[in-house]
Amino acid sequence: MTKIIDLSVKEKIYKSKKAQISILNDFRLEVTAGEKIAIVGESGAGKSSLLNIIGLLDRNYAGEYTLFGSPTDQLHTSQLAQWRNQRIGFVLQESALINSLTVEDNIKLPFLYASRDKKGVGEIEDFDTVVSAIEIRHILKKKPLECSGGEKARAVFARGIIMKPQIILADEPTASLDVENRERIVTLLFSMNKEFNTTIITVTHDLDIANRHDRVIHLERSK
Ligand SMILES: Nc1ncnc2c1ncn2[C@@H]1O[C@H](COP(=O)(O)OP(=O)(O)OP(=O)(O)O)[C@@H](O)[C@H]1O
Repeated sequence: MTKIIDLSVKEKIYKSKKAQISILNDFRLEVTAGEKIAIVGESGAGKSSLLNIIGLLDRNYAGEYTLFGSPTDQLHTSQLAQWRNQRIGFVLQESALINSLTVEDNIKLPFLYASRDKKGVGEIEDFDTVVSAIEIRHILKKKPLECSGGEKARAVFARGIIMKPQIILADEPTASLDVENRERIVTLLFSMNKEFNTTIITVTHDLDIANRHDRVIHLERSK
């Protein structure tokens, strides 16, 4: 089985004028391709910080990280950008939609970023499949400010998976959704895992959803 993530964090420090906090002390994570992993833990334990590190959004920590077989400290900026757009799908709490664009254009943004190195083969089919699965066709022409919180969450989710990334990092992807839409999102995540062997890493406070993953990792707040 291919090891896709090999992360060893000594510590992640946040400094502010008044205080300094240290999280993820001696934290290790190894993930094989196609695993479904849930991350749970109390507020402030470092779940979102961990996703930022895994997704190469934060490289400012003490530790070592090999992703897709490459030590990440040796990646060039252009490769980092390409991986973040094409190989890693982000559904993060702060993933904002661009208010001046329609939902459709927001979801298609990753295609635009990728156009320099990937022609649009299969883009229309991918877009159509995702839109049908999440049932958001009726909001495609709306702007984000005209959507409900749940509709925006589904649009963010669609944008995160549209490139069929190898890893999906989802931070509370179902938090603002009703039961029906929650189930729709979880079903889609797991069907991508089954069909494309996508590795799924989900931060959630919902133990029912966590337990449907292959492995549940409990993060504890640093003492
Ligand atoms: N940019 C930042 N600057 C300073 N401190 C930060 C920053 N981001 C996070 N922290 C602190 O780091 C700790 C971990 O935060 P993080 O958001 O990773 O936790 P979490 O487990 O995801 O929490 P929650 O479940 O509430 O979303 C918290 O104490 C938080 O206040």
